[in-house]
This record gives sequence, structure tokens and C-alpha cells, in this order.
Amino acid sequence: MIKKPKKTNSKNSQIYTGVLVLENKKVFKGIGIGYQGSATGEVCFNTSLTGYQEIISDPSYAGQIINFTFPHVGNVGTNKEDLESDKIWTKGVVFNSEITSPSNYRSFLHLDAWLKKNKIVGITGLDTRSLTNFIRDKGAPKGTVAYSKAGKFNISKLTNSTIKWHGLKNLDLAEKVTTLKNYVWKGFKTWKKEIGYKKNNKNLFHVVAIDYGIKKNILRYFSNLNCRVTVVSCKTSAEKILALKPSGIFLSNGPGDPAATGKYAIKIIKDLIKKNLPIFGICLGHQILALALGAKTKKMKLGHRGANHPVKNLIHDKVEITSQNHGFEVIKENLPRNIEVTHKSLFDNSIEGIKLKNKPVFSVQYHPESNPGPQDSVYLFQEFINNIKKNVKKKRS
Ligand SMILES: NC(=O)CC[C@H](N)C(=O)O
Repeated sequence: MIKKPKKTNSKNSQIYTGVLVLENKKVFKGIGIGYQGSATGEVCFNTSLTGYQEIISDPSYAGQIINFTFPHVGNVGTNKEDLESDKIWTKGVVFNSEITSPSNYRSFLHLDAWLKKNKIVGITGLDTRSLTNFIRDKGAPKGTVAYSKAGKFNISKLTNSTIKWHGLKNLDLAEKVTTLKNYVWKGFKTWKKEIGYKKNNKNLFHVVAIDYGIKKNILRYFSNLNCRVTVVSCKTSAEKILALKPSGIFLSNGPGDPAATGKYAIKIIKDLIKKNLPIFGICLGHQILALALGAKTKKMKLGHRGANHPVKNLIHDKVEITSQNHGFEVIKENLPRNIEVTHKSLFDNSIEGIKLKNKPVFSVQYHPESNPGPQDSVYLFQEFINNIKKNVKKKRS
């Protein structure tokens, strides 16, 4: 159990062991959790009610401090399965209520101990509603979260390092989080039998996934659909990728500014599109694909982060409830003519999916692999496989 602030003898004041300092010098006080130290990043909020371990372990959160709007985070502890990557890239976490002792049959470690083990600085006991309101009004600010057991903070030093940090705009973080070595995915240890994924060794299709910060659940889904998956580092040339003889190419999610990653990724994707292979992109992969097709991206004021975002599929004329995590978007205006918008957000009408009119190439801004979140959009994996099947047939005939 995380302790409440201690009351000191005089004046009834409390000792705070955690602070969150924003770039505008606003300071939130609370109780430090996880790793003792400080971490600077962009402060965003996520509205998911469940799935905190999957959220924190999503590499797309590199460079970010996550403020959870759901007040009770940590009640089910942490386990060995709900990990979306082996290394945790999230900079820091902000919770409202103190973390209770874990109550779940899968729990392996208390969330506080798990954060400490993964060197994540956190703060709890903070008014997350007021922080969310601030972000909603002013946009996602830069911030520093700090934890000191002695409750000693140099606020002006923390504020200065917050202001000095360059922020996420123009920052390529995919090159930091991508795999150093290409590998064939064999991550069956983290298999989620309860959810019904099958360990499939039929290897009917070969998907080459470009790793900008890939989530494990994407790999689980591909494997479940009889695919062998080779994960390649984000700067792998189109030539090297084609030498692997892929049946389809997957462009993964990932952190940072798509325009910065695009500096090398656009050429690779353009070369792959020329080969008429089926391509499927998710989130950062979607944004970079759009850039490669001649569209533009921009930073959003707040971004979309949660497991409850309604998206309209304009082709099926159906609404999907989706899992989302992005702070950049593809600009609607002046889209190249060969791009068709397939999905839009019902929250703000922003683009949530596109496809090429004349090739088996499509992408979505949201996360059909969920984890956490609803599975309404999982059909997109099957659509990609259908494109692969059609392409194989075409080549044979
Ligand atoms: N989940 C993602 O792939 C995020 C994409 C990109 N980094 C953004 O924030 O918009």
C-alpha cells in the first residue's frame, strides 16, 4: 500500500514526496511512486478504464508522461502477460488514488514495485481531473514528474529542465525504440490463452513488419492468422525487405513525430509501394504511409488516447468503438487524389483511416489490435490477409 502524505507536527502541513511541474510553472503535489528520480516529457491523458499495464508498456508512449483519468489504477497489480513490449519507454505516470494491494489471480507484482523495477517515475494523490482540464484547455504541456522520499525538490531546476526540453514536435523516437536486430517473432511465452489467440505454426503467409515501436498484440494477431512475422528495424532498406520475400508489409505504431521519422521511412515505403505488395499500417505506420503518398501530418492540440473512441467506417457504414493513442494526425485538406478516406473520428471528424484507390494499401490511425480496448476493428487484420491472398492468386495466374 502506498502511504498517504505524513502530517508534520507544526501547522498541520503535509510532506509531499512527488511533484509534477509544468512548463508554465504550475506545480502539482502528491505522493511519489515507482522510481525515485525525475523524468521530463509531454503530459497527455488517457481515458481507458482498464489496461494500465498495456498502456504503460506501449512503446508509442516514449517521451510522454501519462495522466490516467480513471482514478483507481493499480488494483489488479501487474502480471507477466499484459506487456506490449519488453522495455518500457513511457517517461512517467500520474494517478489520482493511492494504489491498493493488488487483487487479481494473475497478479505477480505490485504496480509500485513494477514501476520501480522498470525505472518509471510516478506520482499519485494528484487532482487528475484538474490536470486533465488544464490539458483540455491549453493543449498537452511539457512537464517533469519527480519523486524524492525526503520530499526535497528544487522546483526552479525542475521547471528549467522542463522548459529546455525540445518537446515531441520534430522528434524521431522510432529510431530509439526500434529493434536493433531483425528477428522472426516467436513470442509465444506471452500467449493469452484466455482471450482465445491460437498459437499457429502453419506459416501460410510471410509478413514483414517494420518496427517503429511495435506492440506485441499485433504480432499475436498475425500469428493467429497463420502468418510468420519477420520484424525489421525501421531503417531497413526496401531492397533488404524485398529480399525476405514478404507476402505483405506491415507498418507499425510508434512514438514521436511522423514527419521526423519520415525523413528515412518515406523513401523505403515509396519503394515498397512500387512493388504492388499488400501494405497495412497502424497509427505511426498510418501517418508515415500518408506522408509517403504525398499527404501531410500535424500535431494535434490534445491527441486521442483511450479505449472508447467512436470511429465511423465509411465503407461499411458502421461505427466501431476503438482504442487510440496518438498526438499527430493526417491533415484532411489537399489530400492526394489517389487516397480515399475510409474511416473518420466521430469525436472531431479527423481522418482515422485511408486506402489507396488503385493498390492493396491501407492504414488506420487507431489501434485495431486493442490491448487495451475493444476488438471491434480486428477485421482489418483479416482484410490485410485477404489482400495478401488475392495478390498471391494474381501472381500465380
Ligand atoms: N500510437 C502511435 O503509433 C502514435 C503515433 C504518433 N507518435 C502520434 O503520437 O501521433
